[in-house]
Amino acid sequence: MTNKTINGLYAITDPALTPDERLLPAVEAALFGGARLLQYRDKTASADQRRRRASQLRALCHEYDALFIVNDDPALAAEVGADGVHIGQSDGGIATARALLGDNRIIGVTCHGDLRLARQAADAGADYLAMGRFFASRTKPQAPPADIASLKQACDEFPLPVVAIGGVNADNAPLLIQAGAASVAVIEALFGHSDPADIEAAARRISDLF
Ligand SMILES: Cc1ncc(COP(=O)(O)OP(=O)(O)O)c(N)n1
Ligand SMILES: Cc1nc(C(=O)O)sc1CCOP(=O)(O)O
Ligand SMILES: [Mg+2]
Repeated sequence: MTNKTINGLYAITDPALTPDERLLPAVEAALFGGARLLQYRDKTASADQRRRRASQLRALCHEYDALFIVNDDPALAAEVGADGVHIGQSDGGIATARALLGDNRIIGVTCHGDLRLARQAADAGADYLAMGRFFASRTKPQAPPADIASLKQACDEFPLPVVAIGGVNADNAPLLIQAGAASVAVIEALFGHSDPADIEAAARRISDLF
């Protein structure tokens, strides 16, 4: 059974920053630096490539006792035995994901900065709420902005872990953690580095904030 504890650094892969040949060493460096969750997020690879990479990443995460989450695709998450899935507002509902994954897997849901979406997700059985984007993001510049007041309110109102995302780095993460975020999700501040030693150092700086 999956231990659903959502806490600490949540690393997310990116096909441009973590291309195939760098994916496993980059992710291993983030895990070695303390990442507690890893999300495979890739909207460009073929179905076969996604299946193969997801299986490899699941095995690697479990070597480090970290949770492995698949973005967007509950069927792939179920197929490779991931610990869970992350879904956005246009990725199919929580009920569909739950039917595929069962009660012991994690379902995380994007709620932007909108407490109404957070309430809906909590009522529908989400395991964590993701809020953002809190800072400028080169990875997803068009993500709707969210403010720290809405993060604080969500952390106070819902008995669920809240993950903060969007332009997060070691310098601004303390603001989110002080507001109550259980976890911060990070792409560029980790995987924007090409040297695994730099990825590990960046992961450790953020992990040590928790
Ligand atoms: C932890 C986390 N939070 C938010 C997102 C964004 O999900 P979504 O809105 O579905 O956008 P895409 O990532 O699919 O572009 C996420 N993936 N992870
Ligand atoms: C995938 C994603 N979703 C966001 C949201 O606000 O929902 S922001 C974002 C990109 C996060 O990457 P970086 O750490 O490089 O800014
Ligand atoms: Mg999505």
